[in-house]
Amino acid sequence: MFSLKFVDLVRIHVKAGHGGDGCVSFRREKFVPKGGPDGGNGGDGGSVIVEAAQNLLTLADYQYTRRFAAERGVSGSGALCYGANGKDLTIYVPCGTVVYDAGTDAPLADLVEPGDRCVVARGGRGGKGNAHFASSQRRAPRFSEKGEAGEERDITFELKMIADVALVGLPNAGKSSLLKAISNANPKIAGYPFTTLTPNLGVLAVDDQKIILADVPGLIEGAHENKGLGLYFLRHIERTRVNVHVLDLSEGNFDTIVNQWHVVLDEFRHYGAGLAERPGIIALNKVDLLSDAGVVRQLREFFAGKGLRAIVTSALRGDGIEDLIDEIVKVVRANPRPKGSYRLYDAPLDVDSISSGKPRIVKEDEGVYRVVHPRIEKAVARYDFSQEEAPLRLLRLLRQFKVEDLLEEAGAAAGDTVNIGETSFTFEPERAL
Ligand SMILES: Nc1nc2c(ncn2[C@@H]2O[C@H](COP(=O)(O)OP(=O)(O)OP(=O)(O)O)[C@@H](O)[C@H]2O)c(=O)[nH]1
Ligand SMILES: [Mg+2]
Repeated sequence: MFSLKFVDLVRIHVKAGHGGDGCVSFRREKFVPKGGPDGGNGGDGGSVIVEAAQNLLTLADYQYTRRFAAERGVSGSGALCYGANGKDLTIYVPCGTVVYDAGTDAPLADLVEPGDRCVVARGGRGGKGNAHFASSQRRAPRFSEKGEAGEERDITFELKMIADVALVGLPNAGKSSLLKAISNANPKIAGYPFTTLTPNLGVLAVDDQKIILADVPGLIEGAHENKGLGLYFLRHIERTRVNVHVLDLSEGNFDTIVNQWHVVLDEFRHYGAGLAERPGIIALNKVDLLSDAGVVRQLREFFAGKGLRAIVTSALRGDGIEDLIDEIVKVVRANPRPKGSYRLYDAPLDVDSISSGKPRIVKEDEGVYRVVHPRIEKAVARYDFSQEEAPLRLLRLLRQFKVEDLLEEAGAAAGDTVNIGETSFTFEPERAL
C-alpha cells in the first residue's frame, strides 16, 4: 500500500567539520637535550554531501531533523602524528531534488539520477603542525596553524517530483479517484473542487518496473499566474513523461468537455517547460453518468485527430481501468526519461560566498586601500601582532577571502597601504607562507 504525504520544500542547516589544529611539539629523547620540532598536522574536517537515492520519495524526513554536521578533523600531535580526517556526512534525498543556497537562492545542484551528488559544505583544512614551519632560519618554530572552520550554511531542498505520469485536469474531474483505481494510492476523494491540495503519489508496479504516478490539485484558468495555487502544482509536473488528461463526461456536451482539455493545455502553454508538448492520454471519466454514447464517439474521433488515444473510464464502477493502465505503460515505455537531464550547477563553494559575502575594497587615497568585511575586520582586531604567528594567520585569512586578488583588481600595487579596521598593513602580494 502506497500512500505518501508529499513534502516538497524543506530548509536545513549544514555544517562541515572543523579542521584539526596543528600541534606544537618538540622531540624529546634521552641524550638529545633539544630535539627539533615534531608537531604533526591536524586532519581535514569532513564535508557535507547531498546525494540522490532511488528509494526515497519525499523530503518528509527533513521536517524533523534539520541540522546536520560532519565530523571534525582530529588535531595533530607530537612525534609527527597527523590527525585523522573527519568523516564526510552524506544526506540522502529523493531523485528530483534541487538544492539551493537558502541565503542567496542560488541553485547548487539538480540531483536527478540515483547517485548524483554535490558537496554543500566543505570541511575545514587541518592546520599545519610546527614541524611544517621549520626552516634553516627558523629551527624551532613555537607556533602551529589552527584548523580552518568548516563551511556552514542553510540550504533548501525542493523536490520537483519525478513522477512518470501526472493525472491532470480541472477540479473535481476524478483525478484522485483514478489514481486510486490504478495505483493503490489512497488519496482523499470528495465531491467538491480542490479536495487535493498537495499532490498524491502512487506506484504502479508492472513486471519489475515501477511507474510513479501523481495526481495534482485541480487546474483552473489562470493557473500559470498562480490562480488556485497553480504555479505550486505546475512546477511539480515539469518533469513527468506523460500526462493523463482527466475529463469529466458528466458535463454531457461535446464542446464543454473539449473545453476542459483546452483550459489545461492553455495553462501548460503559458507555463512552458515543455508541458504542453508532452505525450498525453485522455481519460474520459465518469462514463457512468453519461447516457449519450454519441458524445463519447465524437470525442474519441476528435482526440484521435490530435493523435491522442481517449479511454473511457469510470473510476467509480471500474470501467476502462485496465485499458488505461495498459495505455499508460505503453506510453511510458515509449518515452524513456531523457538521459543527462541531471545538471550540477557551478556552485560557488568558496567560504566567502557562503556566509559573509565578498569583501569590498575601497580606494581611500592614492596608494591607500581599505578592506571592508565584518569577519576579516573582527579577526584583525583580535590578532596580537607581537606574536610570531599573527602575520601568517592574517595572510591565510586574506587568502581565504581572495583579498589579494581583489586588491590587485582594484589597482593596488606592492608597497601600497591596506587598512583593515583600525590596523594598517603594507600590501605585499604573493608573499610566500
Ligand atoms: N459517478 C462517478 N463519480 C466519480 C467518478 N470519478 C470520480 N467521481 C466523483 O467525483 C468527485 C471528485 O472526485 P475526485 O477524485 O476527488 O476528483 P479530483 O479531480 O481529484 O478533484 P480535486 O482534487 O478537487 O481537483 C467525487 O465525488 C468522486 O466520487 C466516476 O467515474 N463516476
Ligand atoms: Mg483530487
